[in-house]
Amino acid sequence: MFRILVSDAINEEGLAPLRKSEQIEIVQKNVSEAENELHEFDALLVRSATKVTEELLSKMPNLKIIGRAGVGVDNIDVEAATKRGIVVINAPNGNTISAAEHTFAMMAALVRHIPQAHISVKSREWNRSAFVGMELKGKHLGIIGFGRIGSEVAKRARAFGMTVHVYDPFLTKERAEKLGVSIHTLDEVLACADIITVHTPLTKETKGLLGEKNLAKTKKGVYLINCARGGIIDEKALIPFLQNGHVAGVALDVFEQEPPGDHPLLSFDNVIVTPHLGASTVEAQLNVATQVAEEILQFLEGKPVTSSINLPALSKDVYEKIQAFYHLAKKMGMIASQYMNIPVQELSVTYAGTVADLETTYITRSLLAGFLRPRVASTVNEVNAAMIAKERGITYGEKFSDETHGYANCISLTVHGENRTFTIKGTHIPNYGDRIVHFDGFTIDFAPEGHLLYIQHQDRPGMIGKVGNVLGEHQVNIATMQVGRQEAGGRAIMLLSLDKPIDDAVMQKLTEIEDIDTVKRLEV
Ligand SMILES: NC(=O)C1=CN([C@@H]2O[C@H](COP(=O)(O)OP(=O)(O)OC[C@H]3O[C@@H](n4cnc5c(N)ncnc54)[C@H](O)[C@@H]3O)[C@@H](O)[C@H]2O)C=CC1
Ligand SMILES: O=C(O)CCC(=O)C(=O)O
Repeated sequence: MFRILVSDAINEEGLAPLRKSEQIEIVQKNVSEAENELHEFDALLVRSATKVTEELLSKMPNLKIIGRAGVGVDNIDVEAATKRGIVVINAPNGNTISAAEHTFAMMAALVRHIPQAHISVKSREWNRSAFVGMELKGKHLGIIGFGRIGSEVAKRARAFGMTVHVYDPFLTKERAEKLGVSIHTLDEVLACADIITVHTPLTKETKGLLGEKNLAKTKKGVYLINCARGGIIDEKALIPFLQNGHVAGVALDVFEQEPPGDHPLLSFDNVIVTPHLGASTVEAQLNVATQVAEEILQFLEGKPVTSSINLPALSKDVYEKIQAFYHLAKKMGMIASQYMNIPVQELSVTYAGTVADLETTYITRSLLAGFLRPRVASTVNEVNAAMIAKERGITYGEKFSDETHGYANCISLTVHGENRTFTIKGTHIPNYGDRIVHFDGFTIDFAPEGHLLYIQHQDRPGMIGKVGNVLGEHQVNIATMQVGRQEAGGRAIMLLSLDKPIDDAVMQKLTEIEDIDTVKRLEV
Protein backbone atom coordinates (compact mmCIF):
# COMPACT_ATOMS: atom_id res chain seq x y z
CA MET A 1 0.00 0.00 0.00
CA PHE A 2 1.32 3.45 -0.95
CA ARG A 3 0.25 6.67 0.81
CA ILE A 4 0.12 9.92 -1.17
CA LEU A 5 -0.10 13.33 0.49
CA VAL A 6 -1.96 15.86 -1.68
CA SER A 7 -1.06 19.08 0.11
CA ASP A 8 -2.39 21.77 -2.30
CA ALA A 9 -5.69 22.35 -4.12
CA ILE A 10 -5.30 19.90 -7.00
CA ASN A 11 -8.07 19.43 -9.57
CA GLU A 12 -10.17 16.53 -8.20
CA GLU A 13 -10.94 15.01 -11.61
CA GLY A 14 -7.22 14.90 -12.30
CA LEU A 15 -6.70 12.59 -9.32
CA ALA A 16 -8.92 9.88 -10.91
CA PRO A 17 -6.02 7.66 -12.13
CA LEU A 18 -4.74 7.42 -8.54
CA ARG A 19 -8.16 6.89 -6.95
CA LYS A 20 -8.74 3.86 -9.21
CA SER A 21 -5.79 1.96 -7.74
CA GLU A 22 -6.46 -0.27 -4.72
CA GLN A 23 -2.79 0.00 -3.82
CA ILE A 24 -3.01 3.74 -3.16
CA GLU A 25 -4.42 5.78 -0.30
CA ILE A 26 -4.79 9.53 -0.90
CA VAL A 27 -4.65 11.92 2.06
CA GLN A 28 -5.70 15.53 1.35
CA LYS A 29 -4.21 17.73 4.08
CA ASN A 30 -1.75 20.58 4.11
CA VAL A 31 1.72 19.88 5.46
CA SER A 32 1.07 21.27 8.95
CA GLU A 33 -2.17 19.29 9.32
CA ALA A 34 -0.24 16.15 8.34
CA GLU A 35 2.73 16.98 10.64
CA ASN A 36 2.45 13.80 12.71
CA GLU A 37 2.21 11.43 9.76
CA LEU A 38 4.70 12.99 7.33
CA HIS A 39 7.12 10.09 7.79
CA GLU A 40 4.55 7.65 6.34
CA PHE A 41 4.10 9.13 2.86
CA ASP A 42 5.55 7.59 -0.31
CA ALA A 43 4.52 10.41 -2.63
CA LEU A 44 3.77 14.12 -2.35
CA LEU A 45 1.57 15.98 -4.82
CA VAL A 46 1.74 19.80 -4.80
CA ARG A 47 1.00 22.95 -6.80
CA SER A 48 2.94 26.07 -5.88
CA ALA A 49 1.64 26.77 -2.35
CA THR A 50 3.52 23.98 -0.54
CA LYS A 51 7.18 24.89 -0.12
CA VAL A 52 9.05 21.61 -0.43
CA THR A 53 12.15 22.53 1.54
CA GLU A 54 15.07 20.50 2.79
CA GLU A 55 13.49 20.72 6.26
CA LEU A 56 10.21 19.24 5.03
CA LEU A 57 12.05 16.50 3.16
CA SER A 58 13.97 15.60 6.30
CA LYS A 59 10.61 14.83 7.95
CA MET A 60 9.57 12.56 5.06
CA PRO A 61 12.14 9.72 5.07
CA ASN A 62 9.82 7.41 3.13
CA LEU A 63 9.21 9.84 0.28
CA LYS A 64 10.03 8.47 -3.19
CA ILE A 65 8.43 10.92 -5.58
CA ILE A 66 7.22 14.53 -5.65
CA GLY A 67 4.71 15.57 -8.32
CA ARG A 68 4.27 19.25 -9.26
CA ALA A 69 0.92 19.85 -10.96
CA GLY A 70 2.41 22.57 -13.20
CA VAL A 71 5.66 23.46 -14.93
CA GLY A 72 7.76 25.67 -12.64
CA VAL A 73 9.34 23.86 -9.69
CA ASP A 74 10.52 27.05 -7.96
CA ASN A 75 8.75 25.90 -4.78
CA ILE A 76 10.64 22.59 -4.64
CA ASP A 77 14.24 22.20 -3.51
CA VAL A 78 15.06 19.85 -6.38
CA GLU A 79 18.69 19.55 -5.40
CA ALA A 80 17.76 18.45 -1.89
CA ALA A 81 15.24 15.98 -3.31
CA THR A 82 17.79 14.63 -5.78
CA LYS A 83 20.36 14.20 -3.06
CA ARG A 84 17.80 12.12 -1.17
CA GLY A 85 17.09 10.03 -4.26
CA ILE A 86 13.56 11.42 -4.59
CA VAL A 87 12.26 11.68 -8.14
CA VAL A 88 10.66 15.03 -8.96
CA ILE A 89 8.17 15.17 -11.82
CA ASN A 90 6.14 17.98 -13.36
CA ALA A 91 3.74 18.60 -16.24
CA PRO A 92 5.75 20.52 -18.86
CA ASN A 93 3.08 20.83 -21.57
CA GLY A 94 -0.11 20.99 -19.54
CA ASN A 95 -0.35 24.78 -19.31
CA THR A 96 1.30 25.84 -22.60
CA ILE A 97 -1.96 26.70 -24.35
CA SER A 98 -3.34 28.58 -21.36
CA ALA A 99 -0.14 30.64 -21.05
CA ALA A 100 -0.20 31.40 -24.80
CA GLU A 101 -3.89 32.36 -24.70
CA HIS A 102 -3.29 34.57 -21.66
CA THR A 103 -0.50 36.32 -23.57
CA PHE A 104 -2.89 36.91 -26.43
CA ALA A 105 -5.64 38.15 -24.12
CA MET A 106 -3.14 40.58 -22.61
CA MET A 107 -2.10 41.73 -26.09
CA ALA A 108 -5.68 42.48 -27.13
CA ALA A 109 -6.46 44.16 -23.80
CA LEU A 110 -3.32 46.27 -24.09
CA VAL A 111 -3.83 47.68 -27.58
CA ARG A 112 -7.60 48.23 -27.09
CA HIS A 113 -7.25 49.68 -23.55
CA ILE A 114 -9.87 47.25 -22.24
CA PRO A 115 -8.93 47.35 -18.51
CA GLN A 116 -8.86 51.16 -18.52
CA ALA A 117 -12.16 51.41 -20.42
CA HIS A 118 -13.73 48.87 -18.06
CA ILE A 119 -12.76 50.94 -15.00
CA SER A 120 -14.07 54.09 -16.69
CA VAL A 121 -17.52 52.64 -17.48
CA LYS A 122 -17.77 51.10 -13.99
CA SER A 123 -17.09 54.61 -12.67
CA ARG A 124 -20.26 55.70 -14.55
CA GLU A 125 -18.27 57.51 -17.30
CA TRP A 126 -18.91 57.21 -21.06
CA ASN A 127 -15.72 58.50 -22.69
CA ARG A 128 -15.33 56.76 -26.05
CA SER A 129 -12.68 59.11 -27.45
CA ALA A 130 -10.28 58.36 -24.59
CA PHE A 131 -9.86 54.72 -25.56
CA VAL A 132 -9.05 54.68 -29.27
CA GLY A 133 -7.03 51.53 -29.88
CA MET A 134 -4.80 49.88 -32.48
CA GLU A 135 -5.66 46.94 -34.78
CA LEU A 136 -3.48 43.84 -34.57
CA LYS A 137 -3.93 43.04 -38.27
CA GLY A 138 -0.91 44.11 -40.30
CA LYS A 139 1.23 44.78 -37.22
CA HIS A 140 4.69 43.32 -36.57
CA LEU A 141 4.92 41.04 -33.54
CA GLY A 142 8.38 40.37 -32.08
CA ILE A 143 8.62 37.08 -30.15
CA ILE A 144 11.70 36.64 -27.98
CA GLY A 145 12.04 32.96 -26.99
CA PHE A 146 10.42 30.49 -29.37
CA GLY A 147 9.81 27.35 -27.31
CA ARG A 148 6.48 25.79 -26.38
CA ILE A 149 4.61 28.99 -25.49
CA GLY A 150 6.33 31.36 -27.96
CA SER A 151 5.43 29.09 -30.88
CA GLU A 152 1.77 28.86 -29.78
CA VAL A 153 1.60 32.67 -29.53
CA ALA A 154 2.96 32.86 -33.11
CA LYS A 155 0.17 30.60 -34.45
CA ARG A 156 -2.46 32.86 -32.92
CA ALA A 157 -0.73 36.01 -34.17
CA ARG A 158 -0.72 34.72 -37.74
CA ALA A 159 -4.46 34.01 -37.49
CA PHE A 160 -4.90 37.68 -36.57
CA GLY A 161 -3.02 38.78 -39.70
CA MET A 162 0.15 39.82 -37.89
CA THR A 163 3.69 39.37 -39.22
CA VAL A 164 5.79 37.41 -36.75
CA HIS A 165 9.52 38.08 -36.18
CA VAL A 166 11.35 35.65 -33.92
CA TYR A 167 14.55 35.96 -31.91
CA ASP A 168 15.77 32.75 -30.29
CA PRO A 169 19.51 32.02 -30.54
CA PHE A 170 18.88 28.30 -30.11
CA LEU A 171 16.23 27.94 -32.80
CA THR A 172 17.39 26.08 -35.92
CA LYS A 173 16.44 27.20 -39.43
CA GLU A 174 14.69 23.84 -40.02
CA ARG A 175 12.41 24.20 -36.98
CA ALA A 176 11.69 27.85 -37.80
CA GLU A 177 10.73 26.88 -41.36
CA LYS A 178 8.53 24.06 -40.06
CA LEU A 179 6.75 26.53 -37.80
CA GLY A 180 6.47 29.11 -40.58
CA VAL A 181 8.46 31.94 -38.98
CA SER A 182 11.61 33.82 -39.89
CA ILE A 183 14.58 34.07 -37.54
CA HIS A 184 16.09 37.49 -36.84
CA THR A 185 18.74 39.03 -34.66
CA LEU A 186 17.58 40.62 -31.43
CA ASP A 187 18.34 44.09 -32.84
CA GLU A 188 16.22 43.40 -35.94
CA VAL A 189 13.27 42.30 -33.81
CA LEU A 190 13.63 45.32 -31.51
CA ALA A 191 13.77 47.71 -34.46
CA CYS A 192 10.78 46.39 -36.44
CA ALA A 193 8.23 45.22 -33.85
CA ASP A 194 5.07 47.13 -32.97
CA ILE A 195 4.52 44.68 -30.09
CA ILE A 196 7.18 42.59 -28.34
CA THR A 197 6.37 39.56 -26.19
CA VAL A 198 8.98 37.57 -24.21
CA HIS A 199 8.80 33.77 -23.70
CA THR A 200 12.25 32.76 -22.48
CA PRO A 201 13.27 31.23 -19.18
CA LEU A 202 14.79 33.64 -16.66
CA THR A 203 18.53 32.96 -16.99
CA LYS A 204 21.74 34.97 -16.64
CA GLU A 205 21.37 35.87 -20.33
CA THR A 206 17.70 36.83 -20.25
CA LYS A 207 17.64 38.72 -16.93
CA GLY A 208 17.20 42.37 -17.95
CA LEU A 209 17.23 41.40 -21.65
CA LEU A 210 14.86 44.29 -22.26
CA GLY A 211 16.87 46.82 -20.25
CA GLU A 212 17.79 50.45 -20.97
CA LYS A 213 20.07 49.70 -23.95
CA ASN A 214 17.68 47.40 -25.77
CA LEU A 215 14.55 49.39 -24.91
CA ALA A 216 16.21 52.35 -26.65
CA LYS A 217 16.43 50.24 -29.83
CA THR A 218 12.67 49.65 -29.96
CA LYS A 219 10.24 51.60 -32.16
CA LYS A 220 8.65 54.69 -30.61
CA GLY A 221 5.16 53.64 -29.53
CA VAL A 222 6.05 49.98 -28.97
CA TYR A 223 3.89 47.75 -26.73
CA LEU A 224 5.60 45.17 -24.45
CA ILE A 225 4.27 41.96 -22.88
CA ASN A 226 5.81 39.69 -20.23
CA CYS A 227 3.88 36.53 -19.35
CA ALA A 228 7.06 34.49 -18.81
CA ARG A 229 9.15 35.43 -15.78
CA GLY A 230 9.55 38.73 -13.91
CA GLY A 231 12.89 40.39 -14.63
CA ILE A 232 13.23 39.56 -18.36
CA ILE A 233 11.97 43.11 -18.89
CA ASP A 234 13.93 45.28 -16.45
CA GLU A 235 11.17 46.94 -14.40
CA LYS A 236 13.30 49.89 -13.24
CA ALA A 237 14.68 50.61 -16.74
CA LEU A 238 11.15 50.61 -18.14
CA ILE A 239 9.93 53.58 -16.08
CA PRO A 240 11.61 56.46 -18.04
CA PHE A 241 10.45 54.88 -21.32
CA LEU A 242 6.86 54.98 -20.05
CA GLN A 243 7.29 58.52 -18.71
CA ASN A 244 8.55 59.91 -22.03
CA GLY A 245 5.97 57.99 -24.07
CA HIS A 246 8.50 55.88 -26.02
CA VAL A 247 6.75 52.74 -24.76
CA ALA A 248 3.02 53.03 -25.46
CA GLY A 249 1.95 50.35 -22.98
CA VAL A 250 3.00 47.28 -21.07
CA ALA A 251 1.20 44.07 -20.04
CA LEU A 252 2.69 42.10 -17.15
CA ASP A 253 1.56 38.77 -15.70
CA VAL A 254 4.80 38.26 -13.80
CA PHE A 255 7.01 40.45 -11.63
CA GLU A 256 10.55 40.54 -10.28
CA GLN A 257 8.99 40.23 -6.80
CA GLU A 258 5.63 38.49 -6.46
CA PRO A 259 3.38 39.96 -5.23
CA PRO A 260 4.84 43.28 -6.48
CA GLY A 261 3.51 45.34 -3.52
CA ASP A 262 3.42 49.10 -4.09
CA HIS A 263 5.53 49.02 -7.26
CA PRO A 264 5.92 52.34 -9.19
CA LEU A 265 4.90 50.59 -12.44
CA LEU A 266 1.43 50.03 -10.99
CA SER A 267 0.77 53.81 -11.06
CA PHE A 268 0.93 54.03 -14.87
CA ASP A 269 -2.49 53.90 -16.57
CA ASN A 270 -0.93 52.21 -19.61
CA VAL A 271 0.57 49.35 -17.58
CA ILE A 272 -1.94 46.50 -17.31
CA VAL A 273 -1.35 43.62 -14.92
CA THR A 274 -2.56 40.20 -13.78
CA PRO A 275 -1.41 38.21 -10.72
CA HIS A 276 0.56 35.40 -12.48
CA LEU A 277 -2.55 33.95 -14.10
CA GLY A 278 -0.96 32.43 -17.24
CA ALA A 279 -1.70 28.86 -16.16
CA SER A 280 -4.89 29.58 -14.24
CA THR A 281 -7.58 27.89 -16.32
CA VAL A 282 -9.79 24.90 -15.55
CA GLU A 283 -8.27 23.06 -18.53
CA ALA A 284 -4.64 23.72 -17.65
CA GLN A 285 -5.23 22.71 -14.04
CA LEU A 286 -7.01 19.49 -15.13
CA ASN A 287 -4.23 18.73 -17.64
CA VAL A 288 -1.39 19.23 -15.19
CA ALA A 289 -3.15 17.30 -12.39
CA THR A 290 -3.96 14.35 -14.70
CA GLN A 291 -0.45 14.25 -16.16
CA VAL A 292 1.18 14.23 -12.76
CA ALA A 293 -1.26 11.70 -11.26
CA GLU A 294 -0.64 9.29 -14.17
CA GLU A 295 3.10 9.65 -13.79
CA ILE A 296 2.99 9.01 -10.03
CA LEU A 297 0.92 5.90 -10.63
CA GLN A 298 3.43 4.65 -13.24
CA PHE A 299 6.29 5.27 -10.85
CA LEU A 300 4.65 3.54 -7.89
CA GLU A 301 3.89 0.55 -10.15
CA GLY A 302 7.63 0.36 -10.92
CA LYS A 303 7.36 1.64 -14.49
CA PRO A 304 9.58 4.40 -15.95
CA VAL A 305 8.37 8.00 -15.77
CA THR A 306 8.67 10.35 -18.72
CA SER A 307 8.63 13.82 -17.20
CA SER A 308 11.05 13.51 -14.34
CA ILE A 309 13.22 16.58 -13.91
CA ASN A 310 15.93 15.12 -11.70
CA LEU A 311 18.14 12.09 -11.72
CA PRO A 312 16.99 8.72 -12.99
CA ALA A 313 16.70 5.89 -10.50
CA LEU A 314 19.93 4.07 -11.36
CA SER A 315 20.92 0.98 -9.39
CA LYS A 316 23.70 1.74 -6.90
CA ASP A 317 25.98 -0.72 -8.65
CA VAL A 318 25.63 0.81 -12.12
CA TYR A 319 25.78 4.34 -10.75
CA GLU A 320 29.09 3.68 -8.99
CA LYS A 321 30.68 2.44 -12.21
CA ILE A 322 29.56 5.28 -14.41
CA GLN A 323 29.50 8.27 -12.09
CA ALA A 324 32.94 9.71 -12.93
CA PHE A 325 32.14 9.68 -16.66
CA TYR A 326 28.63 10.88 -16.00
CA HIS A 327 30.04 14.09 -14.44
CA LEU A 328 32.77 14.55 -17.07
CA ALA A 329 30.23 14.18 -19.89
CA LYS A 330 27.87 16.71 -18.31
CA LYS A 331 30.67 19.29 -18.03
CA MET A 332 31.74 18.66 -21.65
CA GLY A 333 28.14 19.23 -22.77
CA MET A 334 27.87 22.50 -20.83
CA ILE A 335 31.15 23.83 -22.21
CA ALA A 336 30.25 22.84 -25.78
CA SER A 337 26.80 24.46 -25.54
CA GLN A 338 28.20 27.78 -24.33
CA TYR A 339 31.12 27.75 -26.78
CA MET A 340 28.82 26.91 -29.73
CA ASN A 341 26.12 29.42 -28.78
CA ILE A 342 24.39 29.05 -32.14
CA PRO A 343 21.63 26.71 -33.38
CA VAL A 344 22.80 23.12 -33.37
CA GLN A 345 21.41 20.09 -35.24
CA GLU A 346 23.48 17.16 -34.09
CA LEU A 347 25.68 15.91 -31.28
CA SER A 348 27.93 12.95 -31.95
CA VAL A 349 29.57 11.22 -28.96
CA THR A 350 32.41 8.71 -29.30
CA TYR A 351 33.58 6.47 -26.45
CA ALA A 352 37.01 4.84 -26.40
CA GLY A 353 38.90 2.73 -23.85
CA THR A 354 37.43 1.61 -20.51
CA VAL A 355 34.40 3.89 -20.73
CA ALA A 356 33.23 2.12 -23.90
CA ASP A 357 32.40 -1.00 -21.84
CA LEU A 358 30.00 0.81 -19.48
CA GLU A 359 26.30 1.82 -19.68
CA THR A 360 27.05 4.67 -22.10
CA THR A 361 23.36 5.51 -22.62
CA TYR A 362 23.28 7.18 -19.21
CA ILE A 363 26.56 8.97 -19.87
CA THR A 364 25.30 10.28 -23.22
CA ARG A 365 22.10 11.48 -21.57
CA SER A 366 24.17 13.27 -18.96
CA LEU A 367 26.17 14.97 -21.74
CA LEU A 368 22.95 15.89 -23.53
CA ALA A 369 21.48 17.32 -20.31
CA GLY A 370 24.63 19.40 -19.79
CA PHE A 371 24.38 20.65 -23.37
CA LEU A 372 20.69 21.63 -23.07
CA ARG A 373 20.95 23.16 -19.61
CA PRO A 374 22.08 26.65 -20.77
CA ARG A 375 19.32 26.65 -23.44
CA VAL A 376 15.97 25.66 -21.90
CA ALA A 377 13.57 27.09 -19.34
CA SER A 378 12.68 23.97 -17.43
CA THR A 379 15.10 21.87 -15.44
CA VAL A 380 16.75 19.37 -17.77
CA ASN A 381 18.43 16.16 -16.66
CA GLU A 382 19.25 12.66 -17.86
CA VAL A 383 15.62 11.58 -17.77
CA ASN A 384 14.11 14.36 -19.86
CA ALA A 385 17.14 15.40 -22.00
CA ALA A 386 16.33 13.09 -24.92
CA MET A 387 12.72 14.26 -25.06
CA ILE A 388 13.76 17.94 -24.98
CA ALA A 389 16.47 17.39 -27.64
CA LYS A 390 13.83 15.83 -29.90
CA GLU A 391 11.46 18.73 -29.32
CA ARG A 392 14.27 21.14 -30.29
CA GLY A 393 15.19 19.17 -33.41
CA ILE A 394 18.60 18.14 -32.03
CA THR A 395 19.64 14.58 -32.89
CA TYR A 396 22.38 12.71 -31.09
CA GLY A 397 24.23 9.46 -31.50
CA GLU A 398 26.87 7.27 -29.89
CA LYS A 399 29.91 5.65 -31.52
CA PHE A 400 32.70 3.48 -30.19
CA SER A 401 36.35 3.65 -31.19
CA ASP A 402 39.76 2.25 -30.25
CA GLU A 403 41.40 5.68 -30.48
CA THR A 404 42.10 6.69 -26.86
CA HIS A 405 44.83 9.25 -27.71
CA GLY A 406 47.09 7.58 -25.14
CA TYR A 407 44.58 7.80 -22.26
CA ALA A 408 42.89 4.87 -20.54
CA ASN A 409 39.52 6.32 -21.56
CA CYS A 410 38.37 9.12 -23.82
CA ILE A 411 35.01 10.75 -24.51
CA SER A 412 34.82 12.81 -27.67
CA LEU A 413 31.92 15.14 -28.52
CA THR A 414 31.42 16.70 -31.94
CA VAL A 415 28.73 19.38 -32.22
CA HIS A 416 27.34 20.12 -35.68
CA GLY A 417 25.94 23.64 -36.06
CA GLU A 418 24.63 25.37 -39.16
CA ASN A 419 27.99 26.31 -40.68
CA ARG A 420 30.36 25.13 -38.03
CA THR A 421 31.56 21.99 -36.28
CA PHE A 422 33.23 21.83 -32.88
CA THR A 423 35.02 18.93 -31.18
CA ILE A 424 35.95 18.57 -27.51
CA LYS A 425 37.60 15.50 -25.93
CA GLY A 426 37.88 14.61 -22.27
CA THR A 427 39.26 11.90 -20.05
CA HIS A 428 38.81 10.88 -16.42
CA ILE A 429 41.97 9.97 -14.53
CA PRO A 430 41.26 8.16 -11.22
CA ASN A 431 42.62 10.05 -8.17
CA TYR A 432 43.39 13.05 -10.41
CA GLY A 433 40.13 14.10 -11.96
CA ASP A 434 38.55 15.22 -15.22
CA ARG A 435 40.72 16.74 -17.95
CA ILE A 436 39.81 18.29 -21.30
CA VAL A 437 42.54 17.12 -23.68
CA HIS A 438 41.35 18.49 -27.02
CA PHE A 439 39.46 21.72 -27.74
CA ASP A 440 38.39 22.88 -31.20
CA GLY A 441 41.48 21.62 -33.04
CA PHE A 442 43.97 22.24 -30.20
CA THR A 443 45.65 19.68 -27.98
CA ILE A 444 45.34 21.08 -24.46
CA ASP A 445 45.01 19.89 -20.85
CA PHE A 446 42.70 21.65 -18.41
CA ALA A 447 40.25 20.80 -15.62
CA PRO A 448 36.63 21.59 -16.59
CA GLU A 449 35.73 23.40 -13.36
CA GLY A 450 34.30 26.76 -12.27
CA HIS A 451 34.67 30.06 -14.14
CA LEU A 452 36.54 29.35 -17.35
CA LEU A 453 37.72 31.94 -19.83
CA TYR A 454 38.54 31.00 -23.43
CA ILE A 455 40.70 33.32 -25.51
CA GLN A 456 41.67 32.76 -29.12
CA HIS A 457 44.51 34.94 -30.38
CA GLN A 458 47.49 35.18 -32.70
CA ASP A 459 50.61 33.53 -31.29
CA ARG A 460 52.72 36.63 -30.45
CA PRO A 461 55.14 37.34 -27.59
CA GLY A 462 53.58 39.07 -24.59
CA MET A 463 49.96 37.89 -25.04
CA ILE A 464 49.83 36.11 -21.67
CA GLY A 465 51.16 39.25 -19.93
CA LYS A 466 48.56 41.48 -21.59
CA VAL A 467 45.70 39.21 -20.53
CA GLY A 468 47.17 38.87 -17.02
CA ASN A 469 47.41 42.68 -16.72
CA VAL A 470 43.75 43.27 -17.63
CA LEU A 471 42.57 40.60 -15.17
CA GLY A 472 44.95 41.86 -12.46
CA GLU A 473 43.75 45.47 -12.89
CA HIS A 474 40.20 44.22 -12.26
CA GLN A 475 41.18 42.14 -9.20
CA VAL A 476 40.48 38.84 -10.97
CA ASN A 477 42.78 36.08 -9.80
CA ILE A 478 43.87 33.41 -12.27
CA ALA A 479 43.74 29.92 -10.72
CA THR A 480 45.19 28.04 -13.71
CA MET A 481 46.14 28.79 -17.28
CA GLN A 482 46.67 26.49 -20.24
CA VAL A 483 47.85 27.50 -23.70
CA GLY A 484 47.81 25.71 -27.01
CA ARG A 485 48.82 26.59 -30.55
CA GLN A 486 48.71 24.95 -33.94
CA GLU A 487 52.01 26.43 -35.22
CA ALA A 488 54.45 29.12 -34.06
CA GLY A 489 53.05 32.55 -34.95
CA GLY A 490 49.67 31.09 -35.96
CA ARG A 491 46.28 30.65 -34.25
CA ALA A 492 46.61 30.01 -30.51
CA ILE A 493 44.29 29.63 -27.54
CA MET A 494 44.41 30.22 -23.78
CA LEU A 495 42.08 28.55 -21.29
CA LEU A 496 42.09 30.16 -17.89
CA SER A 497 40.22 29.22 -14.77
CA LEU A 498 39.39 32.23 -12.63
CA ASP A 499 38.53 32.61 -8.96
CA LYS A 500 35.42 34.64 -9.80
CA PRO A 501 33.27 35.32 -12.85
CA ILE A 502 34.18 38.38 -14.92
CA ASP A 503 31.76 41.09 -16.01
CA ASP A 504 31.05 42.60 -19.44
CA ALA A 505 33.49 45.50 -18.86
CA VAL A 506 36.42 43.11 -18.37
CA MET A 507 35.31 41.08 -21.39
CA GLN A 508 35.33 44.29 -23.45
CA LYS A 509 38.87 45.20 -22.27
CA LEU A 510 40.13 41.74 -23.20
CA THR A 511 38.50 41.93 -26.64
CA GLU A 512 40.27 45.26 -27.26
CA ILE A 513 43.76 43.70 -26.85
CA GLU A 514 45.50 43.65 -30.23
CA ASP A 515 45.74 40.16 -31.79
CA ILE A 516 42.92 38.74 -29.64
CA ASP A 517 40.17 37.39 -31.92
CA THR A 518 37.66 35.77 -29.55
CA VAL A 519 36.92 35.87 -25.82
CA LYS A 520 34.27 33.60 -24.27
CA ARG A 521 33.13 32.92 -20.72
CA LEU A 522 32.38 29.25 -20.02
CA GLU A 523 30.70 28.43 -16.71
CA VAL A 524 30.75 24.82 -15.50
N1 LIG B 1 2.78 33.13 -16.66
C1 LIG B 1 2.63 31.84 -16.41
O1 LIG B 1 1.76 31.44 -15.65
C2 LIG B 1 3.51 30.85 -17.08
C3 LIG B 1 4.80 31.19 -17.40
N2 LIG B 1 5.64 30.28 -17.99
C4 LIG B 1 6.99 30.74 -18.34
O2 LIG B 1 7.05 30.99 -19.76
C5 LIG B 1 8.39 30.87 -20.22
C6 LIG B 1 8.45 30.02 -21.48
O3 LIG B 1 8.00 28.70 -21.18
P1 LIG B 1 8.08 27.54 -22.29
O4 LIG B 1 7.70 28.10 -23.62
O5 LIG B 1 7.34 26.38 -21.74
O6 LIG B 1 9.65 27.24 -22.27
P2 LIG B 1 10.52 26.55 -23.39
O7 LIG B 1 11.71 26.00 -22.72
O8 LIG B 1 9.68 25.64 -24.22
O9 LIG B 1 10.98 27.80 -24.30
C7 LIG B 1 11.94 28.75 -23.91
C8 LIG B 1 12.61 29.25 -25.20
O10 LIG B 1 13.47 30.34 -24.85
C9 LIG B 1 14.63 30.23 -25.69
N3 LIG B 1 15.74 30.97 -25.08
C10 LIG B 1 16.57 30.56 -24.10
N4 LIG B 1 17.48 31.54 -23.85
C11 LIG B 1 17.20 32.56 -24.70
C12 LIG B 1 17.78 33.83 -24.92
N5 LIG B 1 18.86 34.24 -24.23
N6 LIG B 1 17.22 34.65 -25.85
C13 LIG B 1 16.13 34.25 -26.57
N7 LIG B 1 15.56 33.03 -26.42
C14 LIG B 1 16.08 32.20 -25.48
C15 LIG B 1 14.91 28.74 -25.77
O11 LIG B 1 15.69 28.43 -26.91
C16 LIG B 1 13.50 28.18 -25.86
O12 LIG B 1 13.12 27.99 -27.22
C17 LIG B 1 9.18 30.29 -19.04
O13 LIG B 1 9.84 31.35 -18.40
C18 LIG B 1 8.11 29.72 -18.13
O14 LIG B 1 8.52 29.66 -16.80
C19 LIG B 1 5.22 29.03 -18.31
C20 LIG B 1 3.92 28.63 -18.02
C21 LIG B 1 2.98 29.52 -17.38
O1 LIG C 1 1.33 26.97 -11.60
C1 LIG C 1 1.15 28.15 -11.93
O2 LIG C 1 0.07 28.73 -11.85
C2 LIG C 1 2.35 28.95 -12.48
C3 LIG C 1 2.76 28.44 -13.82
C4 LIG C 1 4.12 28.89 -14.21
O3 LIG C 1 4.49 30.03 -14.09
C5 LIG C 1 5.02 27.89 -14.77
O4 LIG C 1 4.57 26.75 -14.96
O5 LIG C 1 6.20 28.20 -15.05
